Amino acid sequence: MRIDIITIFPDYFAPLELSLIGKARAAGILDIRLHDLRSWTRDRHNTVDDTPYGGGPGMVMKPQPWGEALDAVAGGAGAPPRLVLPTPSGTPFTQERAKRLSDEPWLVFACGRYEGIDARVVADAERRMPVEELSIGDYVLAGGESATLVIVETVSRLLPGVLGNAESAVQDSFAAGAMEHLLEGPVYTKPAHWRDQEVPPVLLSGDHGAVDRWRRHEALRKTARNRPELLRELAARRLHELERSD
Ligand SMILES: Nc1nc2cc(Br)ccc2s1
Repeated sequence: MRIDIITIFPDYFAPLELSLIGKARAAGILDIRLHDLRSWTRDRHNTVDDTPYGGGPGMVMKPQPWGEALDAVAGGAGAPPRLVLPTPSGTPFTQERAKRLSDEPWLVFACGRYEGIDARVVADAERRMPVEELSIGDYVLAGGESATLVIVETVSRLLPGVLGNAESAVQDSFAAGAMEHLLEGPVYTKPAHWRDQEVPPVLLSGDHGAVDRWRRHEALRKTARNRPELLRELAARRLHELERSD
């Protein structure tokens, strides 16, 4: 997979040189390229923003640098990339959406700042490539860079060869089919006794059936406590399946 990131803070993405993603880049599984938006500015101050039409607080990112940056990065011959624009007003980014994005050969991320990017940039981009505006949560960051890091990490770890066997993505809470979207329960490792706390004996029993039942129970408890709406969704799915099988 090729990933291009357009930003006014390329250094923000130094973490993508580390750990699993750094190794995947070195192995050629991931081709991540960073682009400084200011490379496409035309004034001596490298201006990327201006005051909003219609008034109001803050600044808006100018269309000209973005238009030329997307022309240069995404405008080549051949199949266009999918443009991903992190924004608080986007559609929710979920594990299912991450799985779909991991099937794409080429993603371009546009990292907005200030009050956002002039809307004509997306409208212009949609004429030549698919565009996805994604939200990673109902809170407002200072820019799209953190959100891009989250999305790139979530998508990259799903690519074949990025995770070792030990960290298989299959058992993630939100991976389709694994424990039906329940939250992960508690995990333990050596030593069995630590600061007057014991590892739950069932985990040392060697009884895999009992361990599976215990883990499911703990996952249900955690989900009921932290995300009760997921249990309601699970119950509704089960009811739908039962009604279909009648
Ligand atoms: N949750 C999010 N907040 C922001 C803020 C800006 Br500015 C750009 C993108 C995003 S995504």
